[in-house]
Amino acid sequence: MKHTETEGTDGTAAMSTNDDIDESVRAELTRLRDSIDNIDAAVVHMLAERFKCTQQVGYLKAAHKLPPADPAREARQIERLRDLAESAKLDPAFAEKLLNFIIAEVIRHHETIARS
Ligand SMILES: O=C(O)C(=O)C[C@]1(C(=O)O)C=C[C@@H](O)C=C1
Repeated sequence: MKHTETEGTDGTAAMSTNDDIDESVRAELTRLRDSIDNIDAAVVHMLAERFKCTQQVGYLKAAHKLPPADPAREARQIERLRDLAESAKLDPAFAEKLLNFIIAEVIRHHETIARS
């Protein structure tokens, strides 16, 4: 792969601006960014589907006076996701943080439903 760094007048590496990138580098960057955009779209659609499911769980829990959070279930989900992350060569700590972030939002939604 070609470098986008050129040497400045003082001998230090000067970074190229976005406007003067080599054409082949530009094409490769565009190809990768197109894939990133597709993946981001898939993530958004998958999260939307997940929140549709958890909304139903929220109504079910509220109707049956069940607590919004289920720490035992969460522990099993985290263990499973960490294993999956490891197999997929994704940092398990990152996978755990992401799941906790999503679940915290779900619990907030459950609490809103329970109050309504
Ligand atoms: O499975 C549940 O009981 C849920 O409410 C869903 C969910 C989740 O988002 O996966 C959210 C909160 C619970 O603490 C555990 C899991």
